[in-house]
Amino acid sequence: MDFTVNAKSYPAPAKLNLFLHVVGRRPDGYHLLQSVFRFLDYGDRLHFKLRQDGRVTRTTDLPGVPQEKDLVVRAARLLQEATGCTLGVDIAVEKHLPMGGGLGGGSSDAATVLLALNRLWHLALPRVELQRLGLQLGADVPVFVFGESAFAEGVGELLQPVSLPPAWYVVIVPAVAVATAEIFAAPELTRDTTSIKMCDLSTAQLRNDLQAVVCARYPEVATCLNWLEQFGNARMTGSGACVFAEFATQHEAHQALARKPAKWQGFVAQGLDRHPLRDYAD
Ligand SMILES: C[C@@](CO)(OP(=O)(O)O)[C@H](O)COP(=O)(O)OP(=O)(O)OC[C@H]1O[C@@H](n2ccc(N)nc2=O)[C@H](O)[C@@H]1O
Ligand SMILES: Nc1ncnc2c1ncn2[C@@H]1O[C@H](COP(=O)(O)OP(=O)(O)O)[C@@H](O)[C@H]1O
Repeated sequence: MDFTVNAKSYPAPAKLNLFLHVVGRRPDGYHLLQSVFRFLDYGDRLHFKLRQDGRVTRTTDLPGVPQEKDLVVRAARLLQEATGCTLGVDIAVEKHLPMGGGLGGGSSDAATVLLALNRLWHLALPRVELQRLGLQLGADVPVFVFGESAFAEGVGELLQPVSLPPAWYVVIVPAVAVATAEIFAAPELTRDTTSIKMCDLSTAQLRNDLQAVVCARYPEVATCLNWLEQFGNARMTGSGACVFAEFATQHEAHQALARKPAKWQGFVAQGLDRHPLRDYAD
């Protein structure tokens, strides 16, 4: 996949939640989480054409997502409101990431808009300000703006960088889309996992607390996980539906993917340490 950055076209990488614990709930109903986020060298690609008339448009179709609701359009408008910027933009989204896959595609698209337009519109907003704006668009947006592998707390806005060993991942994309809100609203979801400290990451028992709920409601996800488990520890990312397993080498990952049943979609990707647009804000 082309992951270069150039003047008009910018990558929006996928994320994995290497684990995801639900440790509580805020008074407004949002869940308090602990997670480690890692970016992948696989994702969407966004193309920008600046406009002088202040209009923000999406020039590509995204089935089920009207332009006004698209996170790329909302991110650009939010940036205009926050800065008074009078420039506009046409945004074309080359979509590769599945929607409702737990790979954070919509959030990553939004973060790429914030980071790219911060430069293209010459706004020079500091990173923390872009993270704050991002949180208004979705709980997953701040980590993409943060731009490094991170231990996340709160609803995903309290971020500390983590150092992770090199790794390749096989990601299987079950043929179902899981709505994040449905899984967080499930009565059977456990919401009381004991909080861990960042220094305990290497010894703690890690899992995805949303996984059991999703597997019970979407058996296809459980089937994919069972198949991946033959290669070691397999886990779901975010609220699903995608599942992944980690490999020490690219070769091993490709060998595993080659054995995938033909009816399933899947890909191999390398874990990144930094977001490709990490340097677009200070
Ligand atoms: C679960 C995670 C893990 O990274 O990823 P995804 O599976 O979406 O990729 C995220 O926390 C998802 O973040 P994001 O996808 O931005 O969620 P949002 O749009 O903010 O929230 C969708 C809905 O899920 C519920 N929600 C979301 C996040 C959270 N910490 N607690 C919640 O209860 C809320 O009902 C909210 O209205
Ligand atoms: N640019 C976008 N790309 C994907 N989804 C978007 C976008 N804008 C808004 N959405 C909405 O966000 C929802 C979550 O999509 P996405 O972030 O890709 O998955 P997930 O949160 O499971 O990782 C979609 O179902 C869609 O309704």
